[in-house]
Amino acid sequence: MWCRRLSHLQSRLQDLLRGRVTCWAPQQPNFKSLFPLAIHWHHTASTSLNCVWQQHEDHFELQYANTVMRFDYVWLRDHCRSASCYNSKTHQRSLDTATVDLCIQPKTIRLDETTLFFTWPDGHVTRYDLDWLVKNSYEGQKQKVIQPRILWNAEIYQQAQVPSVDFQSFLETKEGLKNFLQNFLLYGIAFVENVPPTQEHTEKLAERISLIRETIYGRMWYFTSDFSRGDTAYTKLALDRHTDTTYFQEPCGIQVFHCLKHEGTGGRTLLVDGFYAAEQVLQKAPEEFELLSKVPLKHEYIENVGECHNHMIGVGPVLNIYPWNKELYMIRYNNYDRAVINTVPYDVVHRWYTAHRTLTIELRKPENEFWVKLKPGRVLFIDNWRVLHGRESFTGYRQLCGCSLTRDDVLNTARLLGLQA
Ligand SMILES: C[N+](C)(C)CCCC[C@H](N)C(=O)O
Ligand SMILES: O=C(O)CCC(=O)C(=O)O
Ligand SMILES: [Fe+2]
Repeated sequence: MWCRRLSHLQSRLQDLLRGRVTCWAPQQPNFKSLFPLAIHWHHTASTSLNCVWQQHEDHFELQYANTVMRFDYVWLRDHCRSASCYNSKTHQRSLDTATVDLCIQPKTIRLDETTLFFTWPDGHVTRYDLDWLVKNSYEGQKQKVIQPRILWNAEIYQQAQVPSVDFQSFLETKEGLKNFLQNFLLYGIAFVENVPPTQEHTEKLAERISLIRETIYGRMWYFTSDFSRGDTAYTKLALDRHTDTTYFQEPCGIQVFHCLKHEGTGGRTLLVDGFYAAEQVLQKAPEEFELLSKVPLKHEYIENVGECHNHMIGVGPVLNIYPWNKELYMIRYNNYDRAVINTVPYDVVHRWYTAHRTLTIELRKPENEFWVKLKPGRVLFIDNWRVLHGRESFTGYRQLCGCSLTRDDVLNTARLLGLQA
């Protein structure tokens, strides 16, 4: 893409390199001291507002609310909230962004009280409230988390005394549902008590907060150690901590477990906050944390048992973080289902194993393990993008039911109740 502004910048750059600097508009703050005369800051009349702005050649710079923000001009034109550009009823853009000149610059910029007015070359006027810009700027978002969480080890979780929600209030009251979701969002696990121990009631519970995600295991699962499927979950063996369905491109968001019956010993459930462990890795070995967030891996499920024939492959790093604020949003950890590593060169492979070991050591620390015996009537919801689960081996007859929930719809319900998610 070639445009006038680029060629203009290029010749300016050549001037600069030749030492012919006349009125080069400062692009970076550290240029200020070099070329003080070229700077023209606009101050607001009222000093109490404390807003300063500057129209640069290729961007708009704003200092407001203790934040230095830079806005691209195409961005400023694209986000215009005028009636012809934006439908405020549907919250959808009407403007065809492809019609905006990529070299667009405002003809004039003016501040009135707390509103900025940009007049574009065709006469169209875009207005922005200063607070809206702070809230929606990259610089503003960078300092924010998408979802507040309380990271825990066994002691932190137990001391928090997170209350379980009663079946009745969960189903019938907004407060019950909201309390439940708030705890679930903060801790990544939550319990509902006094649920009638049937598959139907478990299903009703799940449907209160989300859509059930049908998978290769069905809509509602109902399983015992009968080897009916080609996975160790369907045995009496112990299962080390893991997240489920790592072999899906999008692992299931929430796993619901309800133990309907157990006549025997053992079979306790293990829960570990994967984000707490990852945070320890970040503190102790940031470069290992980064590697775990960058190296893509495959997980795989190959099943040929009876009528069940499946071959699933999911690709992604162990730690998934938002690039702009480095916030962790998903951990994919299942050593049973991890596939052959063939997507990384050998030296990176070795560094990856080292990083994976560091994380595993954290995940396996006894103080990070929260053990609970699932009982009929007590339903457990697990954030499968954050909290790992496992189980102790068991004897006797044990019957579990549950389902997976779509994450988008749990978060949707939470947001509609006014929770930050
Ligand atoms: C819960 N349910 C029994 C239906 C599924 C079990 C899936 C187990 C599998 N190894 C995984 O981690 O995804
Ligand atoms: O049997 C259990 O408690 C859980 C087994 C398991 O990990 C699963 O079904 O995903
Ligand atoms: Fe599992």
